[in-house]
Amino acid sequence: MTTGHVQGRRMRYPELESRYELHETLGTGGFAKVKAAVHKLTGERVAVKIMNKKGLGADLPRAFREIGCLKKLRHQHICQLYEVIETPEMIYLVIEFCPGGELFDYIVAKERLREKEARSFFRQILSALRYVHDRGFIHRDLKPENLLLDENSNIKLIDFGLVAEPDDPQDLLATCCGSPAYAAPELIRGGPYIGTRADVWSLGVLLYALLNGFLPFDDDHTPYLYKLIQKGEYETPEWLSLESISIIKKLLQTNPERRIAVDDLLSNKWVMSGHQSEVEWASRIDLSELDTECVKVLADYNGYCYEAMEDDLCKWRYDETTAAYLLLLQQKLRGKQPKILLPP
Ligand SMILES: O=C(Nc1ccc2c(c1)CCNCC2)c1ccc(Br)cc1
Repeated sequence: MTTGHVQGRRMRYPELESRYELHETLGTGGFAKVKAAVHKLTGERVAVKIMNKKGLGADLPRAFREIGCLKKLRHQHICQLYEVIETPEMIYLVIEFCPGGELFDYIVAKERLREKEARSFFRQILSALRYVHDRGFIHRDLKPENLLLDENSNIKLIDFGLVAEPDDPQDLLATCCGSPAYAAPELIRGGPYIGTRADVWSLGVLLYALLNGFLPFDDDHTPYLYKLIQKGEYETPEWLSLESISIIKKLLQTNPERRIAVDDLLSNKWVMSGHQSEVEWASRIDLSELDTECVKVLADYNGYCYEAMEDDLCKWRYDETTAAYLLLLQQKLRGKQPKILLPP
């Protein structure tokens, strides 16, 4: 158990603050608080999701589900997990920082997006979702609050706390969860539903929100909101193009059997408009090959021989060594010389 003080103040989260400098709170969710932080060893910015096990209560399995899922996902449009720190009382997830903030705030600031920009975001979200489904997961909580923007305004998907890991995504039978306004009618009805198709409905609500700046189905009285979703009727403002109306119709299809499938979305006419190729969903991040320069910097700092450092990193423990490696790699991918700031 490490105790100590930072700038004369007792550390609230000693196991975290020994290696990360905590900064502003970025968000507080139901059972977690997310703070901006700086990795002391590399100076790289991160986000830390701070969870108190007692506070999680019955939601504790959600936290472990999210960790298990994040460890299996490595994709250019999914927020990268760097490290998991667990103590008897707390769980800390150290995750990729997204300087652009939430897509939700971006839409609000712009009122609504032009078709071209909405399409660019939609293609990136589709890429992330198709990858998540390919890895055998269902997200189940797609909404602008769970889509962040990196320093190049690229999409990063977060919050896998509601993820489902069915054997076969096509036959997922699960209970309903997630945010009502984005929930598919079959999910609200309860009973069996196919997770991938419910995610497609949420994509439709998302695209509608991107193009209009408001939700297709919205009411403060949840039972009435559910009625609206079951009916599946929504406004089509005059600024929507015929092609936009057409794809929204395919996505917000109340009958999941008739709803467009993810694989048909990849080459859909609206999605392809102005683009030469289909949406590429394969991961562009190959972590199986370690970056020799970053391994060397880390080996030298730790006083390990190269091979011993490589062996340790290949275990992908998502401990402080994994975090140091991934953040050195991030420095390099951002065009900086990977280096460690602290004395060995
Ligand atoms: O970077 C994150 N969030 C974030 C939210 C808002 C803003 C930022 C980051 C950038 C800092 N200025 C305020 C805007 C972030 C990253 C991972 C996770 Br999980 C949760 C949140």
